[in-house]
Amino acid sequence: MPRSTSFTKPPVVVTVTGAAGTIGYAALFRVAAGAMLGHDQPVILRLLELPAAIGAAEGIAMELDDCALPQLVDVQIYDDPRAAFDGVNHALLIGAKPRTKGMERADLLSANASIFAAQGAVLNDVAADDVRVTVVGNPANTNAAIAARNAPDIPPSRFSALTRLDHNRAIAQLSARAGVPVTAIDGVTIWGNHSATQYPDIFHARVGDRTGAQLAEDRTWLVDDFIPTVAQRGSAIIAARGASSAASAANGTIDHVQDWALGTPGDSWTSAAIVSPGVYGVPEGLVCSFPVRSNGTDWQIVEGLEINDFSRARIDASVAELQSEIAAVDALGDA
Ligand SMILES: NC(=O)c1ccc[n+]([C@@H]2O[C@H](COP(=O)([O-])OP(=O)(O)OC[C@H]3O[C@@H](n4cnc5c(N)ncnc54)[C@H](O)[C@@H]3O)[C@@H](O)[C@H]2O)c1
Ligand SMILES: O=C(O)C[C@H](O)C(=O)O
Repeated sequence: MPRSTSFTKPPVVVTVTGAAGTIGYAALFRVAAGAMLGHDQPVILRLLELPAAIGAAEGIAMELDDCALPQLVDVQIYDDPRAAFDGVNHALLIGAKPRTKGMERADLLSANASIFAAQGAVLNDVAADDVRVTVVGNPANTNAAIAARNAPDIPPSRFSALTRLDHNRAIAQLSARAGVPVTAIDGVTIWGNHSATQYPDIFHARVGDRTGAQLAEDRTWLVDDFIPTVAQRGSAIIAARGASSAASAANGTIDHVQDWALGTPGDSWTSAAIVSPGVYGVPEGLVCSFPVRSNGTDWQIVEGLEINDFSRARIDASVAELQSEIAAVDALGDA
């Protein structure tokens, strides 16, 4: 139900697809409470779901009401993407099938590609001029590429896919390894695909009073422990909880949009999958994870990082996988 409160800033429209799913449920309350766009930013939440999940979405809307959140202007529920995306400023594309044990994320391509093709086309028609799209549904990079290519009137730079969860996982692992707080770590990069081929690069990192390059001198730890732990964390979570990550994925989504919309602090950078302009040897048009900063409007790739042979081989392998996913989409024909 719309609130009668008067608000100091114009509200921002945030549409969450798959709103009644596990990530949606973990994200909505924090978005509504101001964790994503700021505690002074009024928000209209649009919940897009499949018809079968509209009842669940209505229950979530009741719970959102019951939080009496000061900046939540309204909660609106849709099963029609055209209505849900009309005038949207931030589209969080979460709704898609998750993988289960034994699957790779790319196995979801045929199930999920058509969702992102259709939603990209609708966003193209009805979204706000300043729309920013964050794709979470897997395989996230390629789904973002599909959405972008079905939205020819929206600049490709407005599409991104979530690798912030991987970035946060890398920081947590480094913190445990080096015995320093997460706040003492920066300069980490996730390169490539949100998949087992992703490359968490610590060669430019600061880890407390050490450098990532110093930690990387222990190649056994780097190759056999750190990189596979980060890259295969999603599988480890599925094996442990019987379902894919949800609260940490919601948290990564909120961190990603917060940095995009409010800017990355100081000189620090984060990781996001964005449409490649053809830098760092990544072919133009692929949605690839890079080191990025935001000025509050656009992502900018951190330029000039030296890429050593160890990193080059791993980035190239992940880029090759992204190319094969796009080839698979082309073969599907409907995306
Ligand atoms: N990029 C990442 O870091 C990351 C992390 C975790 C999960 N994921 C992915 O996010 C996706 C969602 O995961 P989940 O655990 O919330 O799944 P879930 O099955 O719990 O929820 C998905 C929801 O999406 C809805 N949905 C499906 N198709 C839709 C459509 N066309 N329009 C609107 N809603 C639709 C379903 O009804 C369901 O409620 C999965 O693809 C999962 O693999 C990505
Ligand atoms: O691994 C998955 O399938 C879910 C998600 O992408 C994750 O990284 O946890």
